Amino acid sequence: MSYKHAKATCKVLFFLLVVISALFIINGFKITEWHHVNFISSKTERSSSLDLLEEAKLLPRITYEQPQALKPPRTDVLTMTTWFAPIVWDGTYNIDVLNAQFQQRGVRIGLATFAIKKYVVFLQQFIETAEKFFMVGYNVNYYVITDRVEEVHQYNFTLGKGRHLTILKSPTYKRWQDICFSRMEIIRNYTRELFTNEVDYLAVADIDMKFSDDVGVESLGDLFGTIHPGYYETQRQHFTYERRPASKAYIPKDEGDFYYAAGYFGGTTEEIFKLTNYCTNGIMADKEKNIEAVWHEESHLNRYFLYYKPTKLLSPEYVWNRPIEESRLIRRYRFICLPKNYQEIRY
Ligand SMILES: CC(=O)N[C@H]1[C@@H](OP(=O)(O)OP(=O)(O)OC[C@H]2O[C@@H](n3ccc(=O)[nH]c3=O)[C@H](O)[C@@H]2O)O[C@H](CO)[C@H](O)[C@@H]1O
Ligand SMILES: [Mn+2]
Repeated sequence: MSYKHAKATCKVLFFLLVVISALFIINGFKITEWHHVNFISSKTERSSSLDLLEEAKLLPRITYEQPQALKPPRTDVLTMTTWFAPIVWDGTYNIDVLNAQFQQRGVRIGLATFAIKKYVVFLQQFIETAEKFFMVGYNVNYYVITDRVEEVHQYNFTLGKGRHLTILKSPTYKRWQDICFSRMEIIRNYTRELFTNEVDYLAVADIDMKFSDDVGVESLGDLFGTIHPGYYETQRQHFTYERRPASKAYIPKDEGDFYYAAGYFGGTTEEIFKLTNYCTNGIMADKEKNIEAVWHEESHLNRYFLYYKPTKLLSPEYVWNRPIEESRLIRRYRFICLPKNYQEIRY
């Protein structure tokens, strides 16, 4: 082989080597990349199909009307506050969708009420109607706080599956006003000692009421309050807030969103602790100065909700105390105040 020949062959061989190496590098990367992708996709495919199977067992398929971005379901009432808390009215939510969400979480719900002195007479109807309408299908703990423990033990309640009733002792009080005020402190203490361990959400309700339509998980939220049935059309300066600056419940005339009813409010146990602790401190500070807020613990509750806004509001469907024919906006009467003879029952 001539020198010239050998040089040419070397050049060709070198060229081939470069091409083969280049191909190898490119391909090599491709192969590793492909392996990589394939590995991930087969793993996620496997786990996601397992998840889907698991989910399918838990979640029955539900079909429902598609929400329309340009068609609000209700235009006759306010359904959202300026701080983006929904206001619950009939027709604004789909209970099947909500139930599917809440049932997955296995929530436990507490309902606390006070039956002090003569108010024990309301207990039977309160529990019986709650069994029909309050959080049906969920784990519910009723907490009856009473000074008449023995008497309440005599009652015989038939409770549904997953529903329990606990009787808790309270002191007795001379004045009915002191009963209203002390509800905040008692709820605070039991929240810390008991409710936090037993339930996720706690609702606090008046007992001189009856449930007459569904109160379900649509009403639950981190912190919820009810718009008082007497004031949903009222200008803020006419709300019956506490107006004396010396009181811890004071709200000036140019402030306030809504007037909230103390007859039904609630939230997570953490939020309820904060709320009741704030109100208790306000009530105690007022007591030192010999001041009683005009609507007792309700005034302090309103002050709290002004500065620590609720994350969900309930329409007056959730506390109704007026003649039923009075409002065309109210389509459902879920929790109704019973008529009572104040003179007779409070003493
Ligand atoms: C529907 C609603 O928002 N009601 C509020 C309203 O009046 P109400 O006239 O509805 O107050 P009320 O007499 O029902 O008292 C509030 C609750 O305290 C308990 N209790 C009261 C007295 C008594 O002797 N024994 C007893 O157990 C009982 O659970 C009762 O439901 O204003 C009260 C304060 O003035 C409370 O803020 C109530 O929550
Ligand atoms: Mn009441």
